[in-house]
Order: sequence, then C-alpha cells, then structure tokens
Amino acid sequence: EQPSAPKPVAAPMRPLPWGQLNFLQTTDTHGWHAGHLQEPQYSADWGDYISFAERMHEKADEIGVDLLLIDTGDRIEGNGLYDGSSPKGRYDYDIFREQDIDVICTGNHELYQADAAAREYTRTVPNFQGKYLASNLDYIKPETGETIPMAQRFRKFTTKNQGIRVLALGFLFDFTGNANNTVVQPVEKTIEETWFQDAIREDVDLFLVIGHVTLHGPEYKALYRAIRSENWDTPIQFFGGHSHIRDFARYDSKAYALQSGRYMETIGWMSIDGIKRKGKKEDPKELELRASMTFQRRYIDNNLFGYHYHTALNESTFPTEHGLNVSAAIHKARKALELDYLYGCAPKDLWMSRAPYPSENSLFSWLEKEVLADVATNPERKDNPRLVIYNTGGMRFDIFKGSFTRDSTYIVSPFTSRLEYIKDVPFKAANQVLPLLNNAGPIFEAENLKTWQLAPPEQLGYQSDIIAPQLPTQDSLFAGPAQAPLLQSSPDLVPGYTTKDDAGDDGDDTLHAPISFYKIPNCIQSTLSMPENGDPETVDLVFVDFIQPWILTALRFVGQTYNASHVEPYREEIFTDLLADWIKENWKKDCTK
Ligand SMILES: O=c1ccn([C@@H]2O[C@H](COP(=O)(O)O)[C@@H](O)[C@H]2O)c(=O)[nH]1
Ligand SMILES: [Zn+2]
Ligand SMILES: [Zn+2]
Repeated sequence: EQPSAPKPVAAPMRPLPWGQLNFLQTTDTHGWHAGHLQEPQYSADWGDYISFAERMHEKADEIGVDLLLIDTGDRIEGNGLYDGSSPKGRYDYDIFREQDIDVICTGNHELYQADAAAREYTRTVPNFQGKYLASNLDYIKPETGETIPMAQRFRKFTTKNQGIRVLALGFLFDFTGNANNTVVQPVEKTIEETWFQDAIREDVDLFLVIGHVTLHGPEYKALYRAIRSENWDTPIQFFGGHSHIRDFARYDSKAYALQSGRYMETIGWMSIDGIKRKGKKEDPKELELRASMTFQRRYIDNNLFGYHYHTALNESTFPTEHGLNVSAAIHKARKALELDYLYGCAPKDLWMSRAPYPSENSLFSWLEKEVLADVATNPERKDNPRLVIYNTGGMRFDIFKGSFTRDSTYIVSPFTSRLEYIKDVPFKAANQVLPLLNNAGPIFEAENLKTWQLAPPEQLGYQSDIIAPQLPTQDSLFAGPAQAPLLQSSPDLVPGYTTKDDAGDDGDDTLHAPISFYKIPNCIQSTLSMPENGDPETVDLVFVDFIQPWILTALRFVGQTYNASHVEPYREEIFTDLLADWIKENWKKDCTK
C-alpha cells in the first residue's frame, strides 16, 4: 500500500500577478517528481504540476496573455525515483517528459556520469525537440567520436496570444567536472562565436536567457553585458539555477532574473508587462496603460492548497486527466522500485544546515561520529590509524525522525561514489588537509579546481555561525483574499521560506515562520584507530572519490607529492549501499509500532 501524500495545511497567501508574458519555472528538481512525502507544504507531485500548468494555460488563453514553462536543469540525482533503478531514471525520464516545457537546458548533474549525459542526449533532448537549448554544450557521439551540439543553440519564436517575438538561449555555468563525453564551453568564449553575435542582433521584442547558472555569478554578468551592448532597450528575462535558492535579481530596469529553489519545493512565477511589440500595430489605449514595464515574481510553495488557491479551483475541479494519469504513473513507478520499503526508523531529526555543526541534531555530526566511524573500515587495514574525509555536499537532504526507507537512502546519498585512500601518509601533512579544504570558500560549488585559492595554514579555521536569521514580524503578514485565511501571529505559521531578494521580502506566495540556518564546512572528518598516546607517524588518508582532486592539491600544498596513481580503493561497495546497511543494522526499530 502506497502512503498517500500528506495534506498541505492552510496558510495565508499572496496571489500571482499576471502580465502580458508569464512564466512558470522549475529548477534543480533532482528527481523529486513524486513531491515530498514527509513535508506537506511541498507535497504536490509532477502530475499536480501538470494540472496546474494546464489550468494556468486555460486562464492565460481566457485573458489573452501568454504563459511559458521553463526548466533550468539538474533534473536527476537526488531521489529514489531517478536513482533507485538500474539503469538510473528507468521511469523518471518518461514522467518528466509529460510536462509541456517551452525552454529547457542542462544542469551539471546531467553531465557528471557519462551514462547520464548519454541519456540526456538520447532521451531528454528528443523528448523536448525544438525546446531543448544548449548554447555552450557539446556532446561527443560514442559511435564516431564526433563533437556535435548537445541540442540547438537558440530558439526564436512568437508567443501564441500576444505575438511577442522571443529569442531564447540556454546555458550551463562554466562547469569543469563533466564526464569526457561532453564539452562545456566557457560562457565568455561562446559570446565571441558568430552564431551568438548574430543571434543577439535579431530583431525581437524580448531576449529570454535560461541557464543552470547562478544569478549573481560571472556568466550572467557577461551575457547581460553582451546582449545589452547590442540592444540598449530590449527587455531581457533571465532564469537561473544551481545554488538551490529562491532568488530574484535586477540587472537594470528592463533586465531581471529569477531562480526557483530546489527539489520541487518551489515553482517560480514571473510576469512581465509593458512589452513593446515592435513588429505589431499597438492599440494606443493599451500602449498608454503599459507606459512603463513591470517585472514581478512569486515563489510558489509546491502543494495542492496553493495550486487550488492560485487557480480558484478545488479538489474536484482542479486536476486534469493528464495530470492525474501522471500522478498514477508516479505511484506505479514508486511501487515497482519499492521506494517505501522500510530500512529502519530514524530516532530523531538530523539536519544539514538547520542545526549547528557540530551538534546533537547535525546530520554531519551523526555521519562523522556514527556512520563513518563504522563503515570506513577496511578489514585489511582496520587497525591502522586513519583520517576519513567526506564532503558535506555529498549529503543532499535532511533526515526526519521516523520511517527511513529505500527512497530516503537515495534522497540523502544519491551518488555512486566510493571511499578510496592513500596509505601511510605522514600524519603531520594528512592532518592539515581538512583545515585546508574548509578554508577555501565553497570549493565544491565552484567545482573549478583552478580557481581554488589555498590560504596559509595559520589563517585556517572554520566557524559555525548562524546565517540569515530572520525574525517574524507582524508587519509582514499579508491580508490575502477570502479563501486564504489570515493568521494573526507568526507562531501559527508553518516554518518555511522567508525570502529576501532584489525586490524585497514579499516574493513567497505562502507566509511562513522563518527558519534559522547555520554555516556548514566543506568537509568533515572522522579520526579513527588512533594510538592512545601521542600522534602516529603515518595514517591512511581515506576520502570519498568525488574530492580526490582537492585532496591531492591540498597534499601538494603541504609538500606531499602524491598523484592519482597513489590512490587505491578503500571499500568496494558504493557509499550509498554502506549507508543503507548501516541504517538496517543500527536503526532496526519499526516506527509503525
Ligand atoms: O558525485 C557527486 C556530485 C556532486 N556532488 C556535490 O553536489 C554539488 C553540486 O550540486 P548542485 O545540485 O549542482 O548544486 C557539488 O558541489 C558537490 O558538493 C557530490 O558530492 N558528488
Ligand atoms: Zn542542483
Ligand atoms: Zn547544479
């Protein structure tokens, strides 16, 4: 029996502003297309989102405006629906393709593994033929070794109701960690290409730049400058992703950017009004009304309460047949993958960044003290003193007290990474690696080893601080329409997003009580089998394979010239399987009793 999705609770809401051109955006869904089964406020699934988009299209047609759907990549890795099959994504690609997306691009996660990149080329690109854009990404065909564009570089089209002429581009940030069957061209280089220079000289009413790119990074800065230098007045709408946050940026009065969070928690809404249709004869009255342009955003919490509110429909009138069929397909896939199979029972909540590190409720303290201390053991080297380093980015989500299923395992640890090691590293050098890794900014986010600056050891140190504490204020309560009950005080609000962006603090469609987040280090370390007195001469330096290049760089920085040939497998099993076995052994209790 499948557990049904938890019911979302009523909350005070802000309505969606409509304009001539409107957008719904998903990004970084990471396979969460079944929605969140343990968090009611994010419990709508991909089928519900299809119903929502179809109902919003009906409304757009009714009032004569346009609605476009965007997805900016990282659709895979992070949930059993994708990671729980072999090959990965057996059901997920067919579920995802059911949404009618107008402009879509690639994220870094589609490219880490060669098999995933190949599936992107053979499945997702054809599933979204004509809509999938790859402005700075090539694919290397295995049959011929030929390098070809992953998909078309740009798309020019005219919107259905308003006749707005759009030139769309689709980028990936300057990613360097891709498998060797793709080529990512740095954005700055793409800008110099003839096709790009020709594209930005096209006579259009709006430029649409989508990308798996953060809004304040160098890539969008360069693209903004390039497009503006040729088009001083044409509106530019950017959509971004990758850093998993809700964000909205103003580049100038006619250039804005939206980023819609992560994991199917958020559906982004963007509405633009006042677009001049240069090719069209405008009604002077309408022109007067649209003397100035407006760009408005909303971050929609992905649940049915909000979907009903925004469409002014209800449980029986909201779902479309198409949406219901996709939800049924998701349930069937989850069943076939046995995603609800119980591995154990988590004794408490374990947070990635909602608890300080180190602390009782820190997922990383648990990983360091309980899991690694147990699974980072190679029978042949078990008595050797060792330092075991794990990157915190390898853990992808919190653990909630209660049922821990096969799905939870992939949600926490989706990658096919293994533990590896360098034997007999001088302790004095090995002991400096962790502080070096933790002192260089968010290195694995940058992904670019070349730009990683190591600071001298005396400047090292990691501090766990609270970040962005946001206190609830009565002022921020919004008097929504009748069907959205206005709660009187913040203690009644469900904890959730309280976003501040370039347009202020009124972007979230649902009012939430704020949550405190804490900084976490890049990496954590377990120190195991150490001598009772004094330091050992040498240790085994054990680490997860993903961070091998950074480990070797850090060792070189402290005078140890190791290279990849010195690295050996430490455990044969993938880490996710070691974690699952640990849960089965240590969290045996059945939560249902
Ligand atoms: O094999 C892997 C792949 C990725 N990571 C971590 O993920 C982030 C990138 O994730 P986004 O969703 O693109 O933000 C990367 O920086 C690593 O921290 C990993 O640990 N192992
Ligand atoms: Zn992501
Ligand atoms: Zn990403």
